[in-house]
Amino acid sequence: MQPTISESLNQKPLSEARILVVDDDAINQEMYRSMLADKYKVFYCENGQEAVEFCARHRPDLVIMDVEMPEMDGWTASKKIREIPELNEIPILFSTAVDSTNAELNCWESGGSDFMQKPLNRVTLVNRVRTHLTLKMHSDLLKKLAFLDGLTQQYNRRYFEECIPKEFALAMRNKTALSLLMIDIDFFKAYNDRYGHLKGDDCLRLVAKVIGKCMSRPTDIVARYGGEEFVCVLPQTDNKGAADMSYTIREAVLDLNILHEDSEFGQITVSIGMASISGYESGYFELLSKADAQLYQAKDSGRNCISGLRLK
Ligand SMILES: Nc1nc2c(ncn2[C@@H]2O[C@H](COP(=O)(O)OP(=O)(O)OP(=O)(O)O)[C@@H](O)[C@H]2O)c(=O)[nH]1
Repeated sequence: MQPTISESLNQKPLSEARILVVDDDAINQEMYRSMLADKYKVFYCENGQEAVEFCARHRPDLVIMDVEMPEMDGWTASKKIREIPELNEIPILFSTAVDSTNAELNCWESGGSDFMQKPLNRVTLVNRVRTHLTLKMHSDLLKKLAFLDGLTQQYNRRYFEECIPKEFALAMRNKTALSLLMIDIDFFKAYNDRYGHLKGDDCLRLVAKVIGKCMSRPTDIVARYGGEEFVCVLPQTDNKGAADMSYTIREAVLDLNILHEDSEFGQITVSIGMASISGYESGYFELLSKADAQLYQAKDSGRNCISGLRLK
């Protein structure tokens, strides 16, 4: 059977959607659990500050937000989430017992996507959640289609260029780690020359797919940067984490066992250059050029290897 568009783009099914419930009341949390946990992956935070941090780190598909909470209320949290461009498209569904026109207005003005009055009606909650998640999944899919590389079905360079400045700004603002991997297939010209461009295209597809499979976090991104070169954006990943990812990718490509008789390794391999934010970069382009320089280093060191691990 032919895979659907969603399947071929590795779009996750609705049951894999991740919902963040922000509510300090244990009874309310239990109520959400009973209504939603059998259908989706549900996570909980008890105040606005925790919610902003959770969103920056895990990018849920929907936030259900209470208003009155200790430390930071839901309106403030919603505004903070909306200030971060990467989190702009997460729907925020307010759910509050505060019953006034002003309170309702605040929910909309702070960036809420929808509003529900407590006590909640089970049927309404379940249907509203499903509607918002379906819309979110569709918009993710459309975005993926617009930013997709036709050959490999991974993101294209335009997508990378859209996302890297935002990820860099987010990492600088939150003082979190960020790493880039530049991955290049070794002796690929010789592969095309010996086996032909169609086989070359097949090889690119297989390598792209296996790199995509190695990306374990929802925030990780792989894009085709050009010809036989890929770039991975790894938010909240330090240099050591980037090295782990690089070794996993290198091994996974070796495990493909694609015969390449004109390579000294006898099979398709990749070289990887890594760069991680050190705090001194003035812009994402510095990180990119460091990763690129490390890729050259890996090529110079004999290929089928990784360069860019910092010693401390
Ligand atoms: N089949 C196929 N080949 C491509 C595609 N895009 C780029 N290439 C080829 O990839 C090859 C890249 O060659 P080079 O840049 O010399 O790199 P290389 O042969 O891998 O050498 P090293 O990177 O130094 O190991 C060129 O022959 C391109 O034509 C594509 O979409 N399909």
